Amino acid sequence: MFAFKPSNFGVVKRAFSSSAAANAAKVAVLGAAGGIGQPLSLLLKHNKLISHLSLYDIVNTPGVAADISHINTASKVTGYVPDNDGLKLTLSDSDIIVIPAGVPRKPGMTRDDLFYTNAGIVKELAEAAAQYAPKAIMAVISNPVNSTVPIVSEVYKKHNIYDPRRIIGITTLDVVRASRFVSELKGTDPSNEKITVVGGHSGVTIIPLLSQSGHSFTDEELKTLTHRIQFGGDEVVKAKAGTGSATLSMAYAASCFVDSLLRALVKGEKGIIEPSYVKSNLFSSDNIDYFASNVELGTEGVAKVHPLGKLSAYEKELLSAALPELKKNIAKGADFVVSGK
Ligand SMILES: NC(=O)C1=CN([C@@H]2O[C@H](COP(=O)(O)OP(=O)(O)OC[C@H]3O[C@@H](n4cnc5c(N)ncnc54)[C@H](O)[C@@H]3O)[C@@H](O)[C@H]2O)C=CC1
Ligand SMILES: O=C([O-])CC(=O)C(=O)O
Repeated sequence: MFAFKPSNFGVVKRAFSSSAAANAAKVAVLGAAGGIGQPLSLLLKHNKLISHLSLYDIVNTPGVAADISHINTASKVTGYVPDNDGLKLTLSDSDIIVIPAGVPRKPGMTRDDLFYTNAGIVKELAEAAAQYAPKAIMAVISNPVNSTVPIVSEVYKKHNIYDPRRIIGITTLDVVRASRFVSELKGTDPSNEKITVVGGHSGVTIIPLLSQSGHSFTDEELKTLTHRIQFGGDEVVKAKAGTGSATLSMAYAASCFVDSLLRALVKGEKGIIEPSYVKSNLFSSDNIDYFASNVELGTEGVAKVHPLGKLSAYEKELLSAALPELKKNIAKGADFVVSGK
């Protein structure tokens, strides 16, 4: 996932849930007219493993779709708003659904401050996905990811279509940032840096495993790098000064993630690993049901959740700080659907 390489080579056939050609997939983007949605859709138009790019937003989608559809790659592009069964048409026959719908942060806010606005949006979109594309793999970008992934899971449980392999929170931006920041410090090529980032996607729940990077760092470097990776999002929110949060780097990260998912799904490639936030048994003894770690992708979404490997004493401390916060975030998301709180 470290370098964006649009796939353009021979593909194997597989049975698809979609009516799309068997060697390419229908990908739906919900929130496609937004700051992330537009550049993400642009990057996905370049992906030859996509046969149909299906765009949805509450506003402006027909214009975004018309614009992107002029790009000379083979995929079909459609764009809908809520009128005239827009969401149903967007979702039907989708193989992958990506959700960047929702409000972004302003300076001074945490991702959890977005909860009550974005929880409702994600729940509504998950209800529609459960109805119109129950077999699609759902990839969630909307924050707070630590809570929105449990929201999708609880909605799917209510609809009796829950399959934990098919619900994934995209944490790729943390990995992209980690590899870039390490490469800046070490003077290396960031596309060769493989930094695993585990935990969740907010502040102290973001745990970079720098001890597994193959580099050595001073204590000072470790602290500074870890803090920058944990709070990289805040750096962008501050620089954008009230106009939003990371959009372009997130679109890049999500397009890398979707490309990996497509290679596993469409081409049946084995051994593709993306750190992502999924249902996980790694900390079930602490009553924590979701955790980001290295995840092997397969034809059904999550093929295997990898363990964390050996942690340094510093990383164990980071983990202790992350777990209680993560537990709170997960319960908040699940409760929102289960008890309507
Ligand atoms: N997972 C991650 O690493 C990251 C997540 N994010 C999150 O992504 C989300 C989107 O960020 P931006 O694109 O910057 O925001 P934005 O405000 O520019 O775009 C959001 C889009 O969602 C649309 N929308 C709102 N309600 C909708 C609904 N019910 N159905 C469909 N579309 C709807 C809006 O019309 C808008 O076009 C935010 O929650 C942000 O915090 C941002 C960066 C990184
Ligand atoms: O910081 C934010 O609110 C957006 C985000 O998740 C990120 O950039 O990692």
